[in-house]
Amino acid sequence: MGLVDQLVNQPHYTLVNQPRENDILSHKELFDSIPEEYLSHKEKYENAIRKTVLYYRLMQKYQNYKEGSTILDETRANYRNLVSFAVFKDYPPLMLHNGMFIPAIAGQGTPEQQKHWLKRAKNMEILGTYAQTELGHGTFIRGLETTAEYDPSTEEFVLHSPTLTSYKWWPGGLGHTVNYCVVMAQLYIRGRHHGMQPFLVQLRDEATHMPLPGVKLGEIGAKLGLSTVNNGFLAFEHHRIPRDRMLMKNAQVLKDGTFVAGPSSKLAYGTMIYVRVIIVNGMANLMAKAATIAVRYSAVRRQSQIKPSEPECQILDYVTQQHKLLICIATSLAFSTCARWLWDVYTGVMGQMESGNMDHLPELHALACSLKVVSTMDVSGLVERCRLACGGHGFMHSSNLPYTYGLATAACTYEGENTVLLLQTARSLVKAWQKGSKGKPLSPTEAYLMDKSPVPKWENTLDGIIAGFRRVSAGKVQDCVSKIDKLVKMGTSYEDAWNQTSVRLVAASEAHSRAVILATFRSEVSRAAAALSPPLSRVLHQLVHLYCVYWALERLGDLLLYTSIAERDVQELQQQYEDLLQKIRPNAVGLVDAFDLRDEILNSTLGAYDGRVYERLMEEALKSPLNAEPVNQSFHQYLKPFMHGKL
Ligand SMILES: CCCCC/C=C\C/C=C\C/C=C\C=C\C(=O)SCCNC(=O)CCNC(=O)[C@H](O)C(C)(C)COP(=O)(O)OP(=O)(O)OC[C@H]1O[C@@H](n2cnc3c(N)ncnc32)[C@H](O)[C@@H]1OP(=O)(O)O
Ligand SMILES: Cc1cc2nc3c(=O)[nH]c(=O)nc-3n(C[C@H](O)[C@H](O)[C@H](O)COP(=O)(O)OP(=O)(O)OC[C@H]3O[C@@H](n4cnc5c(N)ncnc54)[C@H](O)[C@@H]3O)c2cc1C
Repeated sequence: MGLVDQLVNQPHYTLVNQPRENDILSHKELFDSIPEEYLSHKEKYENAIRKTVLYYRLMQKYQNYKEGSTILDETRANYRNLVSFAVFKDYPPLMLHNGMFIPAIAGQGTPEQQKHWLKRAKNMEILGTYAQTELGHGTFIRGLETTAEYDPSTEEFVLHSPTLTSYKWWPGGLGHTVNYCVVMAQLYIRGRHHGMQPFLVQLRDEATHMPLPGVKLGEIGAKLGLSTVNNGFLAFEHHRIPRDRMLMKNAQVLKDGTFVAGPSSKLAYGTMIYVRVIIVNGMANLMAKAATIAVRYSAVRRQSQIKPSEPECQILDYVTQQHKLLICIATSLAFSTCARWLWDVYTGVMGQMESGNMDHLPELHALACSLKVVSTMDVSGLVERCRLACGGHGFMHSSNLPYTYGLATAACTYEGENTVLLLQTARSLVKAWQKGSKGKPLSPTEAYLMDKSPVPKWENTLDGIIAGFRRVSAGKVQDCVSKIDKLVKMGTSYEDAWNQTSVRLVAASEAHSRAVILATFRSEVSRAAAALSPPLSRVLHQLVHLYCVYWALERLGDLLLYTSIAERDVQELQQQYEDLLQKIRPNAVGLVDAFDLRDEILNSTLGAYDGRVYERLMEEALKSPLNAEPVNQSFHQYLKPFMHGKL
């Protein structure tokens, strides 16, 4: 199936754009009569719960959960991600229920535990979240303080939060919504530490929703975005749970307290890999949404003249506007392409691990880290660029660009803070370099590091640019290894040498990620294009070309350092880029229309399909409660006395 065909026909579209009679989005009760911006913090949450219940009831009615279809497949279809944008401008309070609670049970539970708990969770009989981060620790998982002490006399675990910093802090839905959660805690048996393990813990009474004895719960307060996710805190006071609540797919604790280690202690971190993989596709959706809004608005908005003798032009005719926005279209396609590729890598490695083969887990971890970072970093920046490209109207909540920015930028932090994850990938690259230098084979995505051939003459082609990015990455990795080796030879500890080289390591890791993304985007489009019509194939290749040239120009410094690119090559690249902007401009609106995001999903005064921007902006303005009366009471209460010198 061709790439754009995939875009238009992927499963979520069949759900979202299904015939009217069972079209979730045709249920207008899902939408707000009063824009949620005018609700209080508490009302926003309560309204979100109202819509959540409606939304899930419709999802259960319309979506065909094939018995045995895993949540991974359903989530991959992405419809929840897109349709939820229609109902919630921010994520719903149950984002973590589907996004991590269910995947954690699926990935960490025994078959019996999955059979019991997945059924209840997918039927929404219980609602859960994933509680790992604490007030004092998010990145450094080994430093988490919540303990789970096994008591063989009662065959129970005693969960305890020994300090304020050990309070679980951030989990979505934890404040007032969920009644269960997967808690990551340090396991102790007879005083011996057995690492971080996952525990399925009931937090609230299923009938009264009251917190159970020994469980302290609340929400963490107002945030930059995700205002309806109900992120909360959780503390345990020597809270006891049965032995069978430890999710024991990987490691087990027997009745007598014997600890049976799993094949790798890192398997407990598996849910994070899964979510990082999912996030890449989520970013592609956010980028498609913002690009659709900004490109359509740029086709409607007329401002100033290119020639004094002509009428005001569409702002999309300004080449600077094309420079701002056309890369956004290409970026969405690049990340949706890479997301599918990464998902196939993920499912392949998971399959191998089921049969005990762990060999490819480190490469998957490195890929998941680097693609999660680059997709969230790029999309956050480009969504903000879309907002700025819409001028004042982009600053309105009704444009839905500020909310979209909030959703994107949050992902730079959650599921592994971006710097930290790039350092994880750097760790893998340095190890690969050291391995390759001893003549050992490297993983497919890192094999290029050992290309010791002389730097070839630069070519302003896709092959040339992709090869150039690989040279940059390999050169940066080599420089890092040399610097670390030099510092160690001078008596610096490896850890200090690593830290002193970490700025370069992060850059090397990003360069590697870009090399992987360019190569994957290019090869996946070439493969898909064969099944597409020539015009469609041509425009997709133009987008791949634009994407590669854009990033070559963005990373000129690195290319000048590590390749043979010369001044005249750069001049030619710049011209290629401007020619591509001109070629793609006529298809810009058609390309964002091909994302096929309905008005309800865009939720935007600027991006609606009919282009009635000004009428929609005015309609939304009049919904402000302040416009209900010509004179607000504060005039009589404060302004009038003040202006008459009486206050
Ligand atoms: C727009 C998006 C829409 C889609 C959204 C979809 C769903 C929504 C769901 C979630 C989003 C909302 C909420 C967010 C939830 C969360 O944030 S959950 C909490 C997430 N927290 C983290 O990610 C913590 C980050 N920190 C870490 O992962 C580790 O602490 C770190 C890897 C940074 C360091 O760990 P440390 O123990 O210090 O390990 P080392 O650096 O020493 O490495 C040890 C070895 O282990 C390997 N390894 C590390 N992590 C993993 C892993 N996850 N899987 C496999 N292997 C791993 C590492 O490579 C080392 O191996 P070697 O020793 O080199 O061989
Ligand atoms: C919107 C949102 C939703 C979230 N939802 C959940 C959830 O549902 N469940 C959950 O468990 N968690 C959740 N989190 C928490 C999230 O996982 C953590 O915020 C994240 O892992 C970062 O940890 P931290 O906040 O402690 O930041 P820190 O780790 O304290 O990072 C602060 C700074 O220190 C730097 N730093 C830290 N360690 C290193 C290092 N080794 N090397 C170099 N620099 C370093 C970082 O780069 C960063 O600049 C959520 C967070 C957000 C923002």
